[in-house]
Amino acid sequence: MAKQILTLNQISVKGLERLSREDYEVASEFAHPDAILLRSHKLKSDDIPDSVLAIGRAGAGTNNVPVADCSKRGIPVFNAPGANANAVKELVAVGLLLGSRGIVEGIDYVATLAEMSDKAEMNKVLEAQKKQFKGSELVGKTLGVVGLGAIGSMVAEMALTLGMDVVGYDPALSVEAAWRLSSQVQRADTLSALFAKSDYITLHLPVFDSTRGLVNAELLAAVRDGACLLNFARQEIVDEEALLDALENGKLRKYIADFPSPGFIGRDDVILMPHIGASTEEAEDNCAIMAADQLRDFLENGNIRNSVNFPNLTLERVSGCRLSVTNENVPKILGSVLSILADENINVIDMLNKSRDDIAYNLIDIACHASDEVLDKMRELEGVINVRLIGDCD
Ligand SMILES: NC(=O)c1ccc[n+]([C@@H]2O[C@H](COP(=O)([O-])OP(=O)(O)OC[C@H]3O[C@@H](n4cnc5c(N)ncnc54)[C@H](O)[C@@H]3O)[C@@H](O)[C@H]2O)c1
Ligand SMILES: O=C(O)[C@H](O)COP(=O)(O)O
Repeated sequence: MAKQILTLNQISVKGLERLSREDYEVASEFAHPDAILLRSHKLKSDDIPDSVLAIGRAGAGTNNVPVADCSKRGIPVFNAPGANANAVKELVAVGLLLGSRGIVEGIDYVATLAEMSDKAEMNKVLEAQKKQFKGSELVGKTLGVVGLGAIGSMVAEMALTLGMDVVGYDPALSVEAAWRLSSQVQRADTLSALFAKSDYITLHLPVFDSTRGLVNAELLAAVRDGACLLNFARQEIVDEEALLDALENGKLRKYIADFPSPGFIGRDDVILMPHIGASTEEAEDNCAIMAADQLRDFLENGNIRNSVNFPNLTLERVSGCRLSVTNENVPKILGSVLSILADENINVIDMLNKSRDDIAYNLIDIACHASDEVLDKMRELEGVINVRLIGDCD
């Protein structure tokens, strides 16, 4: 029977094409879908039917998905790390230029001359007024990058090529990300040191409980006078009241962000975009392809790549018969699962077990079919969250 994928946002056709029509039905309404594919749709736990085996986020941030509840329910949540990083990097380059030159103000001013019909007169007025829109160059200025993952590392590289000095802060930098980083990026030991050193500060970290409101009054007090803050990460990372104060008292010269919110629209010192960081054809395709491929590999093989709550685990198929078992990360459960198989004379050909936080996940390739009764015995074990028979064993 075809598997059903519920889409809660418009997903690029290139991604959906990875889910073959013979094996998958894709639609925006299903009562009992096998998986959910979404972008920024705010998903509530109660809206995830019990039939859902996995959730694919065609993008980077998963703060719109109730990840902790999904973990409890044994549902892996996948994202598409790096797939939209270049799109965001390019928009940050625009943001830096908008922050350094009178581009928006100049364009707005020119629009006020729409009624003028005399070209010579227009030139005269423009030449007289252009001094209002003078900016400064980025070369030689310091950019502080907060979060040096997929996007932050690309932004750092881009800023170096523009002739900026780059200072970075990332207390959880992965080894892989560190390898990607140019040795010219200076390391800030604290966030306030980065804020104090930078003419421009750009945020590229996820929103977690620990990062919500991270840019607060204390940090903004440390900012270099006249600095410009760019936020292409998430609105929740910045304390809005403290930000308004910093703009009002002139500590911050400009706030450029991808997340409009009431109270900021219409201010001369704020430039807002409608969350378009990842809105390029290329990024939408890349994200959808990555998310769809990962969902498919999970549904068809139980493999896990780029999950934000499950361990990454891929096992080459050596038999048609595969079991996936998700359990609480406590001792003895795997032993009990294997005992059930042994009692039934079911030989294990290959297996892999990994854990992450409170979750343990196992793929077990077996030599012959395991009946519903055998699977139910496993499901009844204390600490087992779910058991799935994957593939045709007969
Ligand atoms: N505007 C958009 O359309 C758009 C597009 C893509 C991503 N984003 C946002 O950008 C975020 C980053 O995306 P990414 O692809 O670079 O993710 P990533 O996971 O590759 O990188 C995030 C980095 O932030 C670091 N980090 C975590 N906590 C930190 C802290 N307290 N201080 C400093 N660094 C910290 C991590 O160690 C990691 O290196 C996403 O989570 C998402 O919210 C926005
Ligand atoms: O986290 C992300 O990937 C971005 O915020 C993009 O969101 P979107 O897919 O809704 O454009």
